[in-house]
Amino acid sequence: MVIPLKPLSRAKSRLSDTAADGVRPGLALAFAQDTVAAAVSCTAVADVVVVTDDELAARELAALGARIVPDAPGSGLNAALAHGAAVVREKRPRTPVAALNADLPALRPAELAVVLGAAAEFSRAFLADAAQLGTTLLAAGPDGELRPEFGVDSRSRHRTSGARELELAGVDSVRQDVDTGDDLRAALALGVGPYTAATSAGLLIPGP
Ligand SMILES: Nc1nc2c(ncn2[C@@H]2O[C@H](COP(=O)(O)OP(=O)(O)OP(=O)(O)O)[C@@H](O)[C@H]2O)c(=O)[nH]1
Ligand SMILES: C=C(OP(=O)(O)O)C(=O)O
Repeated sequence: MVIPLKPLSRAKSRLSDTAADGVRPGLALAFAQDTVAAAVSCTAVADVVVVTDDELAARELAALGARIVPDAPGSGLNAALAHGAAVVREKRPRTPVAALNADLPALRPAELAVVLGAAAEFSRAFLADAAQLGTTLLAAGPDGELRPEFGVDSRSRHRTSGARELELAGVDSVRQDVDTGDDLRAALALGVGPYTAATSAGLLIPGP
């Protein structure tokens, strides 16, 4: 499992309606901690690699069992994911590999296992996010390459690139990434992990 994380100081700019500048880095870290803790606990995941140059995040996520890989020389999310996948396959050349967003604070290990089990039927497969526009998980089988195309409207790009979209019900915790205040409210309603619960306590989340 490859999880990308950019420097916390630059993270979660779309949460500015909910969390002040001084709060967002801690929230982004908490989301990542809950995401990594759930991925490490998932029986279908052998190895969690976090690609990041952020020293605090590296320390905290390594303490949860993740292996830390410095960011790729090239810039951007997809370069980071491809780099992380290459590092994973240096040790296990034909292992299935998956990319997972670092902002899934409600992630359940059992639901992640269901998604990975479904993805194993295809050489390359992905799960759309709750908004049905983006992607939260992209997986490649033993003979497949990730070829990540994360970013705006990535659901359609991953589909166009030939990856199979996983049509799964009952895996909301793997779909609910947190970019905005509405996303955070939805994740809290699902039930978030302890790091996000502690860090988001007392936040006034705008909206209904
Ligand atoms: N390692 C690494 N991770 C990245 C990079 N760019 C984005 N990410 C991560 O990829 C995921 C999606 O990134 P973004 O949506 O661009 O950033 P974000 O912090 O989630 O939110 P915004 O600032 O609101 O866009 C997050 O987990 C980011 O931390 C990068 O260049 N390197
Ligand atoms: C990068 C993605 O997620 P987000 O920007 O919403 O975090 C994506 O959906 O491809």
